[in-house]
Amino acid sequence: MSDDEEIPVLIEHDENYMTAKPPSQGVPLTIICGFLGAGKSTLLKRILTEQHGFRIAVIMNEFGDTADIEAKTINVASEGEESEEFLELANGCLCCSIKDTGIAAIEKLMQRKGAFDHILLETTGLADPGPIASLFWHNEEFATGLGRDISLDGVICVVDAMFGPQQMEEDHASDTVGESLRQIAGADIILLNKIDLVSPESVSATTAILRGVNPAAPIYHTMRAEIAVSRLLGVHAFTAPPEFPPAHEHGHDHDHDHDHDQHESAPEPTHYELRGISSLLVAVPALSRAQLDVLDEWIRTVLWEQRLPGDTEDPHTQPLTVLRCKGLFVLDNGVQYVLQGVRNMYEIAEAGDALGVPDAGKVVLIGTGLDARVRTSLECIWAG
Ligand SMILES: Nc1nc2c(ncn2[C@@H]2O[C@H](COP(=O)(O)OP(=O)(O)OP(=O)(O)O)[C@@H](O)[C@H]2O)c(=O)[nH]1
Repeated sequence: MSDDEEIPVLIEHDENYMTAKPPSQGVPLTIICGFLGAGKSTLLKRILTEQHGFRIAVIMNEFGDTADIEAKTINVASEGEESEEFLELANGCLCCSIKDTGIAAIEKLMQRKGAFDHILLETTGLADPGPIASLFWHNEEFATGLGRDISLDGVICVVDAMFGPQQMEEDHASDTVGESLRQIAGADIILLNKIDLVSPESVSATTAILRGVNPAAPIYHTMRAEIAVSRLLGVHAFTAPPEFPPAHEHGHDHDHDHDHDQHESAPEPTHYELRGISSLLVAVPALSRAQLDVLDEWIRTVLWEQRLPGDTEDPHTQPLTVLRCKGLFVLDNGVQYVLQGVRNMYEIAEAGDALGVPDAGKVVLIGTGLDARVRTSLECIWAG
């Protein structure tokens, strides 16, 4: 698959831009986070038992009741006195139990490279996926040893359709940004699960809140985490251009149970005001190379210094913090760049020419303090 085994080198292009990297190297890793009791284990069980043809290594905090699902076909291969244990399942999945963040377990797993095509990492219910995502995200400056063997494919967040709204409400009410909102903010794919327990109106209302927090992630409505594995894995969320999907999607391939789609409006550039966390989606016109340079510097200042360029001190709004950003920029010569950012790490990489040319670029920032001043400051880059 990979052209060669060398550690990928990001080639500097002009001052700040990197040329397109080789397609993802290493084993792709997907992080699963989610609200307590939302259905993470249910999703994993499904993946561990279905015949999907993928050899997936699943790393979970504990096997718990998941281990008995295919007991007849499991070989326990205990790996030393550490917390790791491996189970090999009939459908090709490899299951690994961990008790901590599992870096050691993942390193051990990597020694079995070739035994699997994809790694799924389940986080505990209260974990913020951001730091874990940063750890695995390919980035020249931050790549750890593991970062060279593993490429981050995406972050899935499972939200409880029944209790999720309440959890988010409680998060809004607290002074700091709570974990449930951080999980939504950091997600590339959201499963709104347990929709059988609530009314269609409630599903729509919760979808709207999720969309407000994270306009860039597809939201699938699921029952018992029923969704095609291909929708979750191999999404290349950290290298592919973001799509800014419409507001309502289904987990089922055949959505014959036609919910009433509430496509209120396609995501116009909008600012969603939530107390805890907000997102800012801005349309970006075709840019000159010089404007892209300025935009790069703008993003760097916001992500690294938590302030707008030109601001010496933060005015009395909420602190400016960006947890996740994505964007697609089109230059006036047609060349496209993809922006990806997790917390203070970001990269603007030239997109391969496989893309169709979109009408215009877009950028979405997810975090706190993203008020109208932020939009204005951003739009000044191409206004003048
Ligand atoms: N009615 C209904 N129940 C569900 C659905 N999905 C999962 N459940 C049930 O909800 C409970 C919690 O699901 P889990 O998959 O264990 O949730 P989890 O996110 O792994 O939970 P924690 O690891 O404790 O955070 C279980 O009893 C599941 O059987 C669903 O779509 N509808």
